[in-house]
Amino acid sequence: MVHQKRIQIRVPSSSSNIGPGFDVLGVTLSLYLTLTIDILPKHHELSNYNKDITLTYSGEGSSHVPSSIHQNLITKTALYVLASNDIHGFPSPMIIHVNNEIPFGRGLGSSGAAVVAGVMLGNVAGELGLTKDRLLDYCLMIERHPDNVTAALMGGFVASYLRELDPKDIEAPVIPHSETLEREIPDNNEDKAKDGQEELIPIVPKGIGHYIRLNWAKEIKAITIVPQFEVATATARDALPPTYDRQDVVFNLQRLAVLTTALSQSPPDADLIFQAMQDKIHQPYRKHLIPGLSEILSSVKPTSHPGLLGICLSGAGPTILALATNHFDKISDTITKY
Ligand SMILES: Nc1ncnc2c1ncn2[C@@H]1O[C@H](COP(=O)(O)OP(=O)(O)O)[C@@H](O)[C@H]1O
Ligand SMILES: N[C@@H](CCOP(=O)(O)O)C(=O)O
Repeated sequence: MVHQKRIQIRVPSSSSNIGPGFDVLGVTLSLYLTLTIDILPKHHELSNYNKDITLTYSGEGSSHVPSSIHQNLITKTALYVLASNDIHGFPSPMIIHVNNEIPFGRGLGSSGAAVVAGVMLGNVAGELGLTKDRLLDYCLMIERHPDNVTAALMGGFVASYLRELDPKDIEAPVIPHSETLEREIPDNNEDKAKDGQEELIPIVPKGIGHYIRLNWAKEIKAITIVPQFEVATATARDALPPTYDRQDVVFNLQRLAVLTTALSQSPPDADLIFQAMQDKIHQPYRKHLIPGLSEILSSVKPTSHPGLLGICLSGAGPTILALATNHFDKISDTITKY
């Protein structure tokens, strides 16, 4: 009898920022990235597979996602976690099947979910036994804004920050930053190490990420209106200014503090939430990337759309997130028409 170990990893999509909470707030949504991993016994006859590591895809992105384990964001993240723990490759033979429901480049945390799935894959493949907090450290070495990875890893509605790091810990070229996707993790790091010319993998600092789970009132549902075009998060981050006026920062801080509690209260107060979801830190600078965004944000309101609580860009866009208690179809129909 052939023994094999099958492991499943399921990671949710997320909507980050939620108005004023740029790089702070994230909430999980019900689209999932699922990995099914079969670690086969060494003697198993690989008649159907021509490589020791097989990576297959179905769902979103399957036609164009990189199939090389050194280029694919999930597997190169896992290889980074393994290499950081002195394990230079996956146990083989191994089959990794990815089923992805999260559309790419829409502001629904596809890359955050891929990073979380990759870190979890590295953890199980290397039998590392890392705690969730330690998994978060690895995620944050790769995706430096904590909002979507923390929500995807911890689940629910989450506020997070990361502690300031020494540049030497975060600038090593071997770290597979999710927003510079072209880099590969060298697979021969061990040989290079013997020759004394390796890219050294810095020890991942402990306790990078800090988070708190927030309450979310049961009446509040999330509607996402997902355009058919992509906006890469890297492009949307490049559109942001390097510095801000104090009044804009204060505008967001005031609303963020109110919003985290306003979203926990039953029944939700539409007027309070709508005002508290206004933002001056990221949406104004991303409007040119998302046709119709300005009009949607200025004209779809609780007064014109009963049931609506608030509206904002989901993550870096272009998806629009509307929070509402009822009349979901009417609200989404209006936004779709812009
Ligand atoms: N399931 C996945 N498998 C491999 N790569 C992925 C996956 N999901 C996302 N990515 C990578 O992340 C990119 C999208 O990341 P990003 O621009 O941050 O958008 P998003 O808002 O969807 O996170 C994709 O183009 C792809 O390169
Ligand atoms: N805070 C980040 C969130 C990016 O989320 P994504 O879902 O678009 O990857 C940002 O706004 O840049």
